[in-house]
Amino acid sequence: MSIEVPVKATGMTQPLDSTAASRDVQSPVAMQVRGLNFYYGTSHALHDISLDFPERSVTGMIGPSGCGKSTLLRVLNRMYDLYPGQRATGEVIFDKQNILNSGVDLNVLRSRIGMVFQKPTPFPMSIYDNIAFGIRLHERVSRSEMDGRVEDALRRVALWSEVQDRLSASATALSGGQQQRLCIARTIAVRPEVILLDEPTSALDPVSTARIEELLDELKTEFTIAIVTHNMQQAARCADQVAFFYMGRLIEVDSTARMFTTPREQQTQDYITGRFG
Ligand SMILES: Nc1ncnc2c1ncn2[C@@H]1O[C@H](COP(=O)(O)OP(=O)(O)OP(=O)(O)O)[C@@H](O)[C@H]1O
Repeated sequence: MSIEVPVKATGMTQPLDSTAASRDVQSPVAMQVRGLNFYYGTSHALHDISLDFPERSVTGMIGPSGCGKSTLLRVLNRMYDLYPGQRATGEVIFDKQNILNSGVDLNVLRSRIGMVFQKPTPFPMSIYDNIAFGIRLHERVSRSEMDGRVEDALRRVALWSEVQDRLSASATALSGGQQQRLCIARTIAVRPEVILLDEPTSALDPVSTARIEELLDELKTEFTIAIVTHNMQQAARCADQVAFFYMGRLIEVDSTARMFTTPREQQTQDYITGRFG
């Protein structure tokens, strides 16, 4: 069976060996989810999820609406803690610690595991302060060092040349694509190890989407990235491994090339060939 989704060039040139051993991901793991269950009050939204996020690579999370992709992402930096009645059991191991344990410093955790949301959410302040704000929360830096950090973050997201002459202008005046790149710059400015992206391009035009996708390819040389996407082509273009979820369960995870050419599960095949979802 072959599925018409253009996978990353690197994937397609690999021989597709379908033995179980060959499916093992070789890179070191930045984050390990083990036996994770999640509840919205009494509603059981995630069932016994176990998933590794290899270091410095992109994990794409796909599946039909309501399957639990965003819920899992929000567990990975304890975002759900902001809402009463939501709870997780199991383990999310990051830097040898289960981050679900009480006693974890959530401000530090969220600086190490940053998050970018579906809609660009710049703070209602200047472009400069959008970047500086997070840095100031965690570090004391001199003005000149801050200037350097702001410039560096904006350069990393290819925004510097577009905004260097108007750093004190309001961030809300930027275009949607620029705002999303600013939000990514804000996230990386505090030097996280992991970046979580929840459908980061769904509100953007194709040109802005392409720029963000190019950016992910560069960012993964330094950061571990998890991206939720509805767009199969995007998963195929950006991800190194893809995890398919259905009704709160992880059905299958594998390298992007194999997920889109030789998935093991019928449900995965049905989803990626557009039979449902
Ligand atoms: N705040 C909430 N309270 C109760 N149930 C919720 C809440 N948020 C999500 N759910 C439920 O949890 C399940 C998983 O939702 P989630 O948003 O994680 O799915 P998703 O795969 O990200 O969907 P989509 O692709 O539409 O964003 C769904 O059944 C949803 O209705």
